[in-house]
Formats: sequence, structure tokens, C-alpha cells
Amino acid sequence: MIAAENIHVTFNRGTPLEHKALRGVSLTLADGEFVTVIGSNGAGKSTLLGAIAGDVTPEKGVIRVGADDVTREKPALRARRVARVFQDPLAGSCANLSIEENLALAACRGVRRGLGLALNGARRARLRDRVAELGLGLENRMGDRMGLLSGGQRQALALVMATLADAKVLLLDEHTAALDPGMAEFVANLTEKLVVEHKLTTLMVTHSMRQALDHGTRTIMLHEGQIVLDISGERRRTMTVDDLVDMFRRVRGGAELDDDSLRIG
Ligand SMILES: Nc1ncnc2c1ncn2[C@@H]1O[C@H](COP(=O)(O)OP(=O)(O)OP(=O)(O)O)[C@@H](O)[C@H]1O
Repeated sequence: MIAAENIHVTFNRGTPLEHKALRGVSLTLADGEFVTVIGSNGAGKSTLLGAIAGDVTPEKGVIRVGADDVTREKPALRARRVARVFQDPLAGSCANLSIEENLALAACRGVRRGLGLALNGARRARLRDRVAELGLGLENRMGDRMGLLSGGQRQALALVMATLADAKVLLLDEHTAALDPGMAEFVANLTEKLVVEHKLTTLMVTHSMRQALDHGTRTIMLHEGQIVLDISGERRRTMTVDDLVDMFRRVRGGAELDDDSLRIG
């Protein structure tokens, strides 16, 4: 279970640039629940993920993972519980290390242990097997530098990396947005599979209305730092992309959708 309780985040507080990015956000996800997150540019989506991951400290409110209040827990420690995949395929891994080394580091996330220990014994075979499951042939390139891979290959590996340690919470910040449509679909489907297999409690930010409805079981919309829509169950199952776009327009007071906050596909 993860819970955000009345989270307030203000950037540049007390300066002319003060900005209230989150204004009393409350959200609870049950164990294994997969929620998609949509919203305008600047609505506070990444800030919410940052607060759950520990990169952003709320000035008010509580973040819980399971029974624990983790609001003030440092991001490095929180990485034991919370894995994150970013939009930029370069962000989640080390370009100069091999695929195998990146995976080994991910498996040790949040644990004080050396890379040497991480790479010994049966662990090597286990990592190779996990990569082989992707069906991308990358198990034959375990010694290749991560920097040689395409964006899609890196995002697929980033998802595998997110499931190697014990983290039960997965935060996805537009992780398919930089990929071509075919690879974006592959990574989105892989996400769904891994979330189910590993029973991950998941928040996935997307600008694709299609993706928002196709994946997970619940969709929330953020607008100006608040949750303005929370749909699940039968209402969501019968909702079309057009319905969701209409709701999005209404929330924005009919404003033209001239930013990249919404993609139909
Ligand atoms: N570190 C920061 N310092 C100052 N302002 C910030 C910081 N991070 C975010 N903001 C501001 O807070 C608001 C919310 O940003 P956030 O990145 O959470 O939005 P978002 O919904 O993820 O938007 P997008 O879809 O464009 O990525 C924005 O106005 C942004 O400019």
C-alpha cells in the first residue's frame, strides 16, 4: 500500500517565484494496484512522483509505504521500497557500464554491497534469464555498454532493473514518451506484465489518453496541483478516449489543448 495524505509542495517558497506545485493531494493505492496519471503540463505529476520517491520533501502531509511513514526518509534509502523509471532512457542506467553491471547494481539497490559480490555465482545466470525473457536478444549482449543500446532497449532493461530488488512500488514518469510508437507499445505491455507478475503498486504518468485507459485499473487526473478526477471500475471500463478527452477539456475550462499534455494515441 502507498498513501499520500494531504501533500503540499511549494517551490521557491517566500520568493517572487513561489509556486504551489501540489495543493493537498491525497491518494491511496492498495497493494498491487496500477494507477495511470494524466494532467496538463505543470499539473504536478512529476512532483507527486518525486514526493513518493523522496526527491521532493513536502512542507505538509505524510507519505506512507505500507505501515511506514517515509515522508522524511532519504531517496537513497527509499530506493529499497520505491523504483522509478524516467522519460529519458539515459536517466535510469549508467551508459559506461555493461548491461550486466547495470543489472547487478540495480539488484543491490538500497543495500550496502560491492559490485564484485553482486556479480558472482548464480546471480549472473539469473540476470541473463531475466533479460532473455524480454525476447529482444539482449541476453547475448550482457557485456555490451548500456550506452550502445537504443532508447527502447534501455527502457525495457530499466523495467527489469526496477523489479530486481525488493521494491514493491513502481513509479513511471512518461517512460514511453521518448520511444517510437512500436517500441512504446512494447514497453507499455512489458510494464503491465511485470506489474502483474511482481505485484507492484504502480503509478504511471502518461500524456497518452489511450495508454491511460488501456493500462492499470484506475486513472487519476491532476490539475494545478490537485486531483480533479479519479475513475475506476465500470465507469472506467466503459470510458472511451473521446470521453476522457472531453473530461480533460472541461477540467481545463475548455482551454485549447495546445501543449503536449494530451495525446489521443
Ligand atoms: N525543482 C523545481 N523548482 C521550481 N519549480 C519547480 C520544480 N519542479 C517543478 N516545478 C514547477 O512545479 C510545477 C509542477 O511541475 P511538475 O514537473 O510536477 O509538472 P508535470 O505535471 O509533471 O508537468 P509535465 O507534464 O510538463 O512534465 C511546474 O510549474 C514546474 O515548473
